[in-house]
Amino acid sequence: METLKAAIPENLKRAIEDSTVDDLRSTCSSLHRFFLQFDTFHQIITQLADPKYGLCGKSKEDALKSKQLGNQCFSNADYAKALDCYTQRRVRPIVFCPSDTGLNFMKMEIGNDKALRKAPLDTADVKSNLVATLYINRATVLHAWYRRGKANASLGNYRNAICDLNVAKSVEFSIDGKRQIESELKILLDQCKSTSALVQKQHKENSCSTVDTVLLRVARSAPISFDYRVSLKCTQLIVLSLLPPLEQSPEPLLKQSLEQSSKSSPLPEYSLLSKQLPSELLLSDQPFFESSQACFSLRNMATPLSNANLPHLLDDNRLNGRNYLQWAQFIRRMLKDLLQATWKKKALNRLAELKGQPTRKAYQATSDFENTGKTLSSPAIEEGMLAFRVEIDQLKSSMESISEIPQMKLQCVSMPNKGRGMVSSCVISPGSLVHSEEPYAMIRAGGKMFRIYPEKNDTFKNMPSDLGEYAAEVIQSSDSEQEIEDITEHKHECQGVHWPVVLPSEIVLAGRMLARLLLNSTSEDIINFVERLELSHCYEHMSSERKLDSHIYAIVLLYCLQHSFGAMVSPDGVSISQVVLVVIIISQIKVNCMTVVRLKSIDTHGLSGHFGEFSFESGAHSTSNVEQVRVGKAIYKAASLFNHSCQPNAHAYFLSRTLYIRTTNGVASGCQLELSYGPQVGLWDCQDRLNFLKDEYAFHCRCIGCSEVNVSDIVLNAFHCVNPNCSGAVLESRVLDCEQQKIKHFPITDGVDKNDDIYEVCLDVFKQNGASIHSRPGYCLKCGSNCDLESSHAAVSKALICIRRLQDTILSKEISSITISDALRSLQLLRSNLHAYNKCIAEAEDSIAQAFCLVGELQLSVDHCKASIQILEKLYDTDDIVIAHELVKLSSIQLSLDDCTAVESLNRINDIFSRYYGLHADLVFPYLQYLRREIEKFSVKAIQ
Ligand SMILES: C[S@@+](CC[C@H](N)C(=O)[O-])C[C@H]1O[C@@H](n2cnc3c(N)ncnc32)[C@H](O)[C@@H]1O
Repeated sequence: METLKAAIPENLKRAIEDSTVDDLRSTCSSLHRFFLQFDTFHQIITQLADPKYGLCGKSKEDALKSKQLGNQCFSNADYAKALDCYTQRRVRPIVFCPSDTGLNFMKMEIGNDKALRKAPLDTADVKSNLVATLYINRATVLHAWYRRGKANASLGNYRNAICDLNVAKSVEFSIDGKRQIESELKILLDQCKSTSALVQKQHKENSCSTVDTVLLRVARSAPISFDYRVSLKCTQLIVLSLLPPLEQSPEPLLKQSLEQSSKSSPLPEYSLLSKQLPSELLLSDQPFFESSQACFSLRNMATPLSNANLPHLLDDNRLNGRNYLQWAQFIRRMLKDLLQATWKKKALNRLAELKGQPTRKAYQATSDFENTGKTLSSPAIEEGMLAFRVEIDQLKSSMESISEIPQMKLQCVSMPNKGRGMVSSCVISPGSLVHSEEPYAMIRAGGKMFRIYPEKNDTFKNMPSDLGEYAAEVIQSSDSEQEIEDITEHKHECQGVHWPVVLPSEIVLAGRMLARLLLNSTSEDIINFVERLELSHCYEHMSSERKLDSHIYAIVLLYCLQHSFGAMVSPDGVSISQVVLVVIIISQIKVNCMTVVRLKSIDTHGLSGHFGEFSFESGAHSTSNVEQVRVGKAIYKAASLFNHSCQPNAHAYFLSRTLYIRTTNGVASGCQLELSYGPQVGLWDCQDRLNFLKDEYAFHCRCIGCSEVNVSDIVLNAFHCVNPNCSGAVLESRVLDCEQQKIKHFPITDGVDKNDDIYEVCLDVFKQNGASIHSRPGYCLKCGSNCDLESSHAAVSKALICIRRLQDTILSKEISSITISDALRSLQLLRSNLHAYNKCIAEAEDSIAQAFCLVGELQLSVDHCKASIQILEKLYDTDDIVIAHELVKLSSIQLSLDDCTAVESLNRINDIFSRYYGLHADLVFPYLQYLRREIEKFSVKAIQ
């Protein structure tokens, strides 16, 4: 595109850069005319629109070179480098920032061009299998570690296995791959902790062992997907289910299968069992074993129990009914066989679909379980079941919560200075779901280079169909099956030539929106389409550069679409009105596009990966617990009506692609409902927020946080008064100017409570009757003393270097007592130069807490963690999600210390999470369940 841009005559460029909406017809027309007679433009369109060409930079020679280099690294055992050479691109996860809904434009970080990225997917190549070979090579590298991990696990060398899987995880960067390894790790860590206890208990005959408890728990969770009730008289095994019926009931098939099985096997065990039902089995709070029929339920079964596996299931001498353990073993074995059958996968997939969950997740649950069953020794199977139960629990909670429908009626009204906005039409309590919506159009982060269809690819042709499908699915590193649904809308992107690699995401999104229009309608033209979208735009406020870009891309996009859709775009060729409207669509996307993010919580099981020094003997404690991963960008039509506030009262989050909006505070009837588009009071000071919103969304924020004085904006970057006992804030000119503007427009009233924090940090301002801040930069806002900001700056910079060094050692796992002592001295320096609520102090406290945690000084870690939270509570609302995340860290360390105040922390965490995520809290943040379990255990211990 740079070539196109560079060729545009200067005067036309300037006209475009200075244009308003009214000028668009003339500017678009001039640029269109220019491009039409410019050969390079036509070449670019052909390359973009024709899969034969490769604007994505595809080159067989380059791909082969990278592949050879990869092979070389592989033979030198430099697996990480080899992987890098084979791979296509890298999208780096974004470290958690408090507002998890950045509406900002996402810049996808693309790694160096490597073999897969360069490999062409033309017909000739499919034959020579370059792409497939590269994927296989890449897989081999990953598998070197992965396999070693599995082998170690099966030998019971859990520690080594955990290390191996962590290495595999660190070299794998597809989100799905990592997730799979993480779930393996999770199972392993659980196993490691409980295997010995399990094995011991398992051997105690005639008693209810842990294995049995596990089994019963599986059984109790079963009604979500399986309702198996076993009883004894019947010689039949019937599978039913609680799920909605399939088109065809499986029962006749089953009956038939059972009858056949009965002929070959009279099922003697069943008759025997019927007489000897152990009474312990009735202890379960649900009628686990019931009356007179052997009845295993699973209606979603696509394949009935086969003749082959039924006798196998029942050919079991243990079915003498004498004791509970034997019964449990029988059921376990049966469950294992049932669960490992093909229909299990299908059933789970179906179950997940029913709940709007990505199928892949269900698949993952199943395959994790299967892998566990296959690779690990027998106690692990029980653990696998436990893991399976956790998955099922999650699916259950997703089923409950997905069915949650927004109850509140919202109205769209016009706001002064903000255009339209959403207001409540009744009183709304905190944590209420007020809106949910599917995207109108979406682009995924990283996009997909291409799809590989097993039936068309030699490499997969010889595999069983399931395996081929699975392999194809894995190598596509698809995040969600829902992408497949969209694929028709993406056809114009020319399969192999993947637009997201070449074009900015908002342009690809605009293309998808238009493709959707063109696919769905024959009569509607782009003009009606834009009107119907009813999205606001920001053309007038866009930078000159963006105006020029939007012109170029609008024309390019329309010609590419014409290539795919022909006359559907316009029978007489691309028109000027269309170009104008596409420019408008691009500027609409700029203000209305949301970044879809997924919160990835780091639970205890992932700790070793994140804080290498984690040791399970010392308990599970973490000092960091969540990462925010950008999944893609999308347009949500109705949600586009929510305005931004830096002190929002609503929170947006995503489950898969579905957007949910929940109130975080109580909202009075008629009040505005506002989200944060990213910036938030407490996260940045006012000036930084205003700049960000101007740059990214082209508007001047007029929210309450940016219009009225608040303590956070004053202290966040403030210095300490020279008077050590004074709590006043000393501001630099940048912050002071901004705060003075606020006071000018919104004078602080006389009635400020003397206990207010604001009174404490800037008393002088109130003395001056609230007219304006008369103070100058470097003067205390409370007592008026002058502070030498230059020397304070120097001291702070020095201290921060030291804190950064500590952070580096935390990352490199080389923490020494010297680095910690240096950091503690620097903390003192920060405290004497910066205002007590300055955010740098909170961050330093947090790093020190993390360091102490990692070296096992847990009490000191708790102290510093608390100090950090105290400051953050001043900067954010005390019920802000940021505080909850900090409390998660604190509580896990408290737990390790057997400190009963962990319960208090957990209660606060629960409260905040339910405000932000309601019924979805456990789903978004599974670590909560772990914390609760730990606290339960801890309470039991305390009672004993
Ligand atoms: C996603 S739209 C929100 C709905 C929009 N008000 C409308 O009328 O369609 C974003 C646009 O709303 C306006 N807006 C949202 N929040 C604002 C705020 N805090 N201050 C000023 N304008 C705001 C800006 O014009 C921004 O570009």
